[in-house]
Amino acid sequence: MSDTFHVSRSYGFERQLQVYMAGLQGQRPTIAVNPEALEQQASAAMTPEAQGYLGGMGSSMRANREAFQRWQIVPRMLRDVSQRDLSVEILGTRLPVPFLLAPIGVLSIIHPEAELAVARAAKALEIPMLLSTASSKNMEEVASAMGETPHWFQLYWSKDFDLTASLVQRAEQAGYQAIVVTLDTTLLGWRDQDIQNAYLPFLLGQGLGNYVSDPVFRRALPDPPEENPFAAVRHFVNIFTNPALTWNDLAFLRQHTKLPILLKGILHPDDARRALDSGIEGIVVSNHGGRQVDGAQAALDALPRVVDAVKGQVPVLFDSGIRRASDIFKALALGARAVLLGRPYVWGLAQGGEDGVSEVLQNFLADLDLTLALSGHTSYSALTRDALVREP
Ligand SMILES: Cc1cc2nc3c(=O)[nH]c(=O)nc-3n(C[C@H](O)[C@H](O)[C@H](O)COP(=O)(O)O)c2cc1C
Ligand SMILES: CCCCC(=O)C(=O)O
Repeated sequence: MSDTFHVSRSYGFERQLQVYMAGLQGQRPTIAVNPEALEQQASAAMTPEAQGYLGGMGSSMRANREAFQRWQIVPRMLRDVSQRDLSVEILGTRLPVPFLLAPIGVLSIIHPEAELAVARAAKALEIPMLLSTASSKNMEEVASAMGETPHWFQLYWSKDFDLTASLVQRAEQAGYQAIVVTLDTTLLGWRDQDIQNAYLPFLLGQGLGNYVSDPVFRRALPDPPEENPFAAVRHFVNIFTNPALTWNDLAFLRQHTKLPILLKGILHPDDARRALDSGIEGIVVSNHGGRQVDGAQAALDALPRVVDAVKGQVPVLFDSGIRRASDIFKALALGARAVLLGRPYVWGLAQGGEDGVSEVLQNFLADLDLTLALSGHTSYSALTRDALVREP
């Protein structure tokens, strides 16, 4: 697939040329290139409530970023980097780039086209997407917008097991290629900003796209959600998470889908070993972007121990704190097979819908290509820890 892939082997250079040539006509990128500037610009385009919801626990988010600063890339010279490959192999398929878009729910609070705008931008660039259960648009619409580009489904395991089964079966039927169960959000964390703003988007009916379109969910309601949205919201709040889950429940999921199952939100190596014992196909090391446990370990600090525990038996993915290409490089060099890109694409969505997401993603691709080449490597799948040094 990498031979025909849209991102050519000189993508970084082409993108630079495109931008500099437009500059000769007096045009400059309207969406900020630098991640801190991008976040600031996006915040100004959001309601204070949406801005608060996109935030997290200051300490855990800071820890995620600081962990990246402790690792540095040591570039290597004179190694013919003219042919470069951004693709990675995972679960028997090749992803054209070493990242997927992270599952981020309720995007209608950011932009009316929500996950559909994201999917269209992703598909045009052949960037895989991992759709949230709590998406505002329903999974069938998003799957058809993604077409042949890889798309996976993130599962919030409901208290209603029939609903859980229905969600995964719909995902399988709609063509999603993997199920990623999020383990770290069986309750919502104590989120200062949302509490202060007294704001939970679900109570306003946002982020229920996959629920109101589900036959099992609808059957449990006294009236159809179109007639009585309040009853739908109330039922959702009662059933959408399940703090009673244990490792034994994973067998239920296996009975209801043929798709590979990955577990998202693992930080402890013993949990990684437990996951292997339960026969799952992959792990996502993540602290949910510092949104769940204040003071949680930085996800990047957890990554090497989990990779060592897993010993290559299943792919380990990573998210939490990725802001630019060098962060992806570091996570892959530390043993992640691929990563999930989170908030940065939402900052693009806030400013320009599909075009805004596309701008951010094109900048990522260019930066990824140039970072690989200039560090003296030709393939993201071949990076190892000796591409890095750790700050003493
Ligand atoms: C607004 C928002 C909503 C999110 N919703 C979900 C979700 O529905 N399901 C899920 O598994 N993770 C969700 N996440 C977590 C992301 O998948 C990912 O783990 C996190 O954004 C990574 O951190 P980063 O954005 O700082 O890189 C959400 C994150 C944000 C910021
Ligand atoms: C049930 C939680 C939905 C969104 C989410 O995961 C988050 O806000 O972090």
